Amino acid sequence: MTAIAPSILAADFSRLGDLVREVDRAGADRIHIDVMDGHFVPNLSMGSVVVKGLRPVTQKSLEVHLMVQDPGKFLEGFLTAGADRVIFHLEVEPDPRPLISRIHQAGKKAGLAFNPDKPVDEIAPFLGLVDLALCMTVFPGFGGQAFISSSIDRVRQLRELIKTHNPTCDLEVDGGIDAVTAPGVVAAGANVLVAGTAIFGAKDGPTAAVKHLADLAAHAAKSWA
Ligand SMILES: O=C(CO)[C@H](O)[C@H](O)COP(=O)(O)O
Repeated sequence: MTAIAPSILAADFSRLGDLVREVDRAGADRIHIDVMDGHFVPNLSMGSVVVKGLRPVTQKSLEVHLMVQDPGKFLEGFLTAGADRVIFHLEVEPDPRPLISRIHQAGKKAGLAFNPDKPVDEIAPFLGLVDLALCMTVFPGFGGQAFISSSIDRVRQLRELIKTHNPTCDLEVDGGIDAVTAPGVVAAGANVLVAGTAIFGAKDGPTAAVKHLADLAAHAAKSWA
């Protein structure tokens, strides 16, 4: 089954709790929380207070995507606030093993992300250690960007690596995922879809958008399962 992970970066923050309850009820598997530091990416977003505020709002897992230069510095704060899964970038931690251990020692799940210009096979040595590999399908920093079409081949390549090194590892994609791009990435092997604009900016509202993405993904998954 493909998991849908609404990215709250695109949500109306004046109604954040209600919107998270809505996507939870609509069937979202997890809530994706984008943390930006203005260094690793040219933008600022939110910190652990948002995780703390959302923790009582949903039982679904809270997934923190650290787009920051020094993830180790902020890790404890997010874990204490209630994060269930913490994802950080291979670009800033070329040896990610110590951070992965710290996350696992806290009883939480660890994810490793990489940008569209990083050779996919560089993640291979660490796939056996993580619960999730995040293939960025835009350069991180801003929501609402166009999906980079060459990502399809990268997802396919990552799926092959995951089959070899750790078949239970999630393959997540993030950036420009919508009703048009979702079927292609799922057919290529993605099983977790992060979507911000396509869900919180949807004309028909987040509930319809979550259900539509889930239906499209379920259909596309049949082509590779
Ligand atoms: O990581 C991100 C930006 O760096 C966002 O999660 C991602 O871009 C999702 O937003 P959208 O679905 O609007 O593209």
